[in-house]
Amino acid sequence: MTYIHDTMTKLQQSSPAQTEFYQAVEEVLSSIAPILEHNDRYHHHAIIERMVEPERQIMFRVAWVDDRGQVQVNKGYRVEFNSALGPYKGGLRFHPSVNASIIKFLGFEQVFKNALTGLALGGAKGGANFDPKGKSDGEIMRFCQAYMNELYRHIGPTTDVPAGDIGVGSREIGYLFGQYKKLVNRFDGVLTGKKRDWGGSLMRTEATGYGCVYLAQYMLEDNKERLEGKVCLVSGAGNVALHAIEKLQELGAIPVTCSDSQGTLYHKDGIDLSCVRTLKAQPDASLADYLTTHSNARFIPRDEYPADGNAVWHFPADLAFPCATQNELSATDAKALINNGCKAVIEGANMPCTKAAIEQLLKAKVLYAPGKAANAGGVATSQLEMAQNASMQHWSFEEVDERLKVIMCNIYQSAHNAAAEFDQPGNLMLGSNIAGFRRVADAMIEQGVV
Ligand SMILES: NC(=O)C1=CN([C@@H]2O[C@H](COP(=O)(O)OP(=O)(O)OC[C@H]3O[C@@H](n4cnc5c(N)ncnc54)[C@H](O)[C@@H]3O)[C@@H](O)[C@H]2O)C=CC1
Ligand SMILES: O=C(O)CCC(=O)C(=O)O
Repeated sequence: MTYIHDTMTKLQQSSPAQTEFYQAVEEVLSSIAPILEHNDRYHHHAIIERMVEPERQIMFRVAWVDDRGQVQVNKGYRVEFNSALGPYKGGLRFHPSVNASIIKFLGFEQVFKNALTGLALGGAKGGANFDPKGKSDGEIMRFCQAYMNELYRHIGPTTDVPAGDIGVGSREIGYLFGQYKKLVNRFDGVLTGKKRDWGGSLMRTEATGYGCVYLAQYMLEDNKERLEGKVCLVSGAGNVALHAIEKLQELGAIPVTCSDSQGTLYHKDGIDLSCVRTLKAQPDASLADYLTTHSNARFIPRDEYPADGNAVWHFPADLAFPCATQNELSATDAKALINNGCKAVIEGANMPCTKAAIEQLLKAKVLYAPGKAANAGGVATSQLEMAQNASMQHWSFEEVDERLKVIMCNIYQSAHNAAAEFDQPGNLMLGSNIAGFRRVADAMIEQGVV
């Protein structure tokens, strides 16, 4: 274990104050300890030292003009982490909290997630500390164009293929794509999450939330449980959360919560998804407005959350789906879930559980599916979009959905089998990290010191 300590110490010196990044690295290093012990060639080839250092990090100024004519400046990022398995691939996040640590943790996670899909994808992540909230459509467009004015020179259909993440949906992908096309004068499959008529794949929008529920289904079946009738807590009210709720309802489960940065909505009878969608589509509406049409629901504002906790995890339920953001489920929340009889936590978001929360869940034998496995349906469907772009084809919704189910099943099996191989049956965190790591590490060795 000294190599974990040594690696973390070196990382803290070379990349100071990147707490989320350290958290992601430490989790992977702890999980892969069993293979490092028996495999000297990973040490010989300095695989860990190379893996924790991105191949390339791009940081740039994004200057744009707001509706009042005022020039605004944001910080843009693209971290191209690892290309051992294929072109860099991963989303862009536009959120005021974005910084180098967050983009690096997301990029690092993406490397192993993409490897776990079994597809030919490297790992990257990008974004900006831009807050889309309250911005007009014109401001969003000008920001996206300014961001692409720098990014375009680093990306390409076989080099680096960005997509969406928090704050970046199909509208933003449209503005980014339009500017890319203008700058390079080519219609390339350079971004995924595009609209269907100009190169998008059916199902990409739904894929992360649906994929997460498919993985939950495989995990429950493997443990002699069923999704049908299960009461589910879901956090978030964005792309991943709402599509997870949609699929859960379709498969007979009962999602009873959703949340956003203002607070948590709890409806014991089951969330009325079309009402939530209508509210989220109105810039001035709040999830609290749900109560005007559903008087037996409850809204817990953020300032009434438990200390060190998130109200969304404090209701009785069988399953929990954190689908909002990193570190949104603490040890306090994990204890509440355990005390309320929760049987499984399936991560739709990236790194939503803190390290202490995961320890609590594993100790209490709660089934735990890490984001690397559970939310990989999004990036996997992005690869299906790339395949359609490259072959100039359009597949039907059903065809993409069938492929997604197969990919999610394979991801579950790879993580499950690796966990069993290393005598930790059912530990999908360990299994996902080991299965992802092995593919990347072996490819790096085969490709020499680069
Ligand atoms: N969109 C995709 O295909 C994929 C997304 N993810 C992850 O899923 C999570 C959600 O992403 P999307 O749904 O795409 O984004 P989104 O922008 O559509 O929605 C984000 C949701 O999280 C909530 N949120 C953000 N910060 C919050 C905070 N501090 N407290 C409470 N709620 C907060 C927002 O209110 C919103 O409801 C992120 O962790 C993202 O990295 C992972 C894989 C793929
Ligand atoms: O679709 C993609 O390329 C990226 C999805 C993503 O950002 C993620 O998996 O976290």
